[in-house]
Amino acid sequence: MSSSGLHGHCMHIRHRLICSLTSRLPKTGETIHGHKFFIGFGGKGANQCVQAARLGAKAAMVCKVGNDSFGNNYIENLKQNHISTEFTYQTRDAATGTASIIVNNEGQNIIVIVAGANLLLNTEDLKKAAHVISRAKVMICQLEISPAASLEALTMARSSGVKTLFNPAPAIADLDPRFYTLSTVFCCNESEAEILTGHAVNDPTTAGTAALVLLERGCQVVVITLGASGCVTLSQAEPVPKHIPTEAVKAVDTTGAGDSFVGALAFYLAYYPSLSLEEMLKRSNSIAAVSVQATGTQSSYPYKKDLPLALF
Ligand SMILES: Nc1ncnc2c1ncn2[C@@H]1O[C@H](COP(=O)(O)OP(=O)(O)OP(=O)(O)O)[C@@H](O)[C@H]1O
Ligand SMILES: [K+]
Repeated sequence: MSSSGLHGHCMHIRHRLICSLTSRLPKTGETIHGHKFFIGFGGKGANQCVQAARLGAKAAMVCKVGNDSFGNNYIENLKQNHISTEFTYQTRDAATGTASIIVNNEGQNIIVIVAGANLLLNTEDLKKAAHVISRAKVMICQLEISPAASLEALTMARSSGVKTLFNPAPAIADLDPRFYTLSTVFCCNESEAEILTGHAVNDPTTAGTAALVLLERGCQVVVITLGASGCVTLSQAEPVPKHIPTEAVKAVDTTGAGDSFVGALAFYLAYYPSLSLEEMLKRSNSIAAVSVQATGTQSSYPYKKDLPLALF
């Protein structure tokens, strides 16, 4: 894991992040003054979609937000990134998913996540989006909506021959076994791999061991990201773990690196399907390495025009 405190947790939130910085955390019943307040965009699905779109992918976001100002801004942000919001539903039955966070000067935090509208994405919504899912080159799924909805979307995609990129985050220990068999590519970070396999993962060797356990559960390809050490991969075709290192960069804020990586990998799977898996992962490493050199999540994601031509 490459980040801690506020940043580590910001990645596990849904759609909007509401953050106050204070010198210390308040006690029960206490009111204190903070010195900074900001509202950010998330969660993982949107971040990954934004990264893929900035590389040039034609992308659509299938999700549900509230019929509130957070939901409206969320949709506006997707539009600004040239992402289709035709299937970004708004509901009156719940608020847009949020994470309210208080962080003190030591980086300690208190976080309340309200999944809200995320959990209302249902079968009917997916049916309406069926034609865009079945015509996609790649569909990415995470665990920020109900597992049943994710499984249904993955099943729809696979039955239409669409490649699936599944990011089991935030991780749950007793993941439904169908998530493995429905994943063309199963991509997680060290802590997620640890939760899913029960094996400690902290370097390429231990990642290789965990990746093999995940592969045996039925995915075609497993990728475990290792922060500054790049990633490890193996596949049914080549079941021997391969370490794909990345270039050393001066990291200023690793928040959102995992989502940048997943978004980039989806882009290569969709638009450069004839590249070797190793080459796709090398390039995804390079793009995520750009993201760690700037602060924030989506604000740190590079655009195609700012990247070396060799990546395209
Ligand atoms: N310090 C770093 N230097 C270069 N590349 C990095 C660094 N940290 C992360 N990366 C790139 O980002 C990818 C994903 O990082 P990581 O494994 O930390 O994901 P993560 O834990 O999901 O990240 P986060 O939760 O911070 O978004 C790595 O595989 C690597 O390509
Ligand atoms: K960043």
